[in-house]
Amino acid sequence: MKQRIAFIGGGNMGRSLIGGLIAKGTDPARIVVADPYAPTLQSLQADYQVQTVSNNADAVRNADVVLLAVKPQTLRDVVTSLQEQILGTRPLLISIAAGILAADIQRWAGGVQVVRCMPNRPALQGCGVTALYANEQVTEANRSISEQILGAVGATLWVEREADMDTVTAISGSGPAYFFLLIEMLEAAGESMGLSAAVARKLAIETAYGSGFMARESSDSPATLRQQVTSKGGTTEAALKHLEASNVRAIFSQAVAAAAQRSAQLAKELGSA
Ligand SMILES: NC(=O)C1=CN([C@@H]2O[C@H](COP(=O)(O)OP(=O)(O)OC[C@H]3O[C@@H](n4cnc5c(N)ncnc54)[C@H](OP(=O)(O)O)[C@@H]3O)[C@@H](O)[C@H]2O)C=CC1
Ligand SMILES: O=C(O)[C@@H]1CCC=N1
Repeated sequence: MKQRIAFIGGGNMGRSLIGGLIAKGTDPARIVVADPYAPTLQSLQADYQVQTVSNNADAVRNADVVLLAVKPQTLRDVVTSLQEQILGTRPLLISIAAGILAADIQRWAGGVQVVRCMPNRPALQGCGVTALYANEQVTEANRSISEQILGAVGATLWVEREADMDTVTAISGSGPAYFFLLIEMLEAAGESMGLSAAVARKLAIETAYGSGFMARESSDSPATLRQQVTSKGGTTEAALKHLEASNVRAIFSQAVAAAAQRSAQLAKELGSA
């Protein structure tokens, strides 16, 4: 990748993308990070040898791509304050902020091209997934650059309707937290039944890893894979009967809908939607 990328915000997700890009061979000299918190910058510099600056405009100055990795609540102020700089060099803007519409970011920036996307934290290990959205003003070249950057840290796909980004955010953006919760709950259950915390955690994590890996590699559907674990009259059936009777599918579906609604609400609260 030959583009120079400026990250605005070096928090959880900025770090995940930077770490993933460096691990996949991006030259650290091509990455500059701006963040107001000096210890964040120091640790990014120590871990990944990227350039760091405390001033956003300094990061944008020589960048081909500006990757906006601040909270949705901060995005408007950040982009507006960079407008002059952005209009000077017209970099491609890539936003990972939940909820905020591409058109709002484009307007705050003074009209440059904006690709909106939703990556997730496993990007740090190179096994993220990112959905991208671009309106018709974004050139093929800029679509391709965005896909290359996010594609370096996991799978990518494009969505045609921006409204789908709310659902994407609820499924894969927030999704790692659901799986971590499941790991936590399995660990707690094992511990409450007498396993040591270390053993319970190892069993839960390796099971999550193996199941995800198997679901990814197998040509069978997740439902078929589940059925293959579930012996008639056996242990898994006992557990699944309990979960189904507790309405776990409806609960999960409502939880994901709540995340999608929050994404749409962020657009209304913080933008023009
Ligand atoms: N966390 C996740 O799994 C995912 C997050 N996202 C999106 O990524 C974005 C960032 O989220 P996340 O990394 O979790 O949040 P964090 O709070 O961890 O990171 C945001 C970073 O931006 C810094 N910051 C605050 N104000 C400014 C500013 N004016 N200029 C530059 N940097 C600033 C923050 O510093 P300080 O802490 O000192 O305020 C912080 O280091 C959000 O928009 C979120 O919706 C998308 C996909 C997944
Ligand atoms: O919770 C959030 O709002 C962000 C977006 C997706 C994951 N984390």
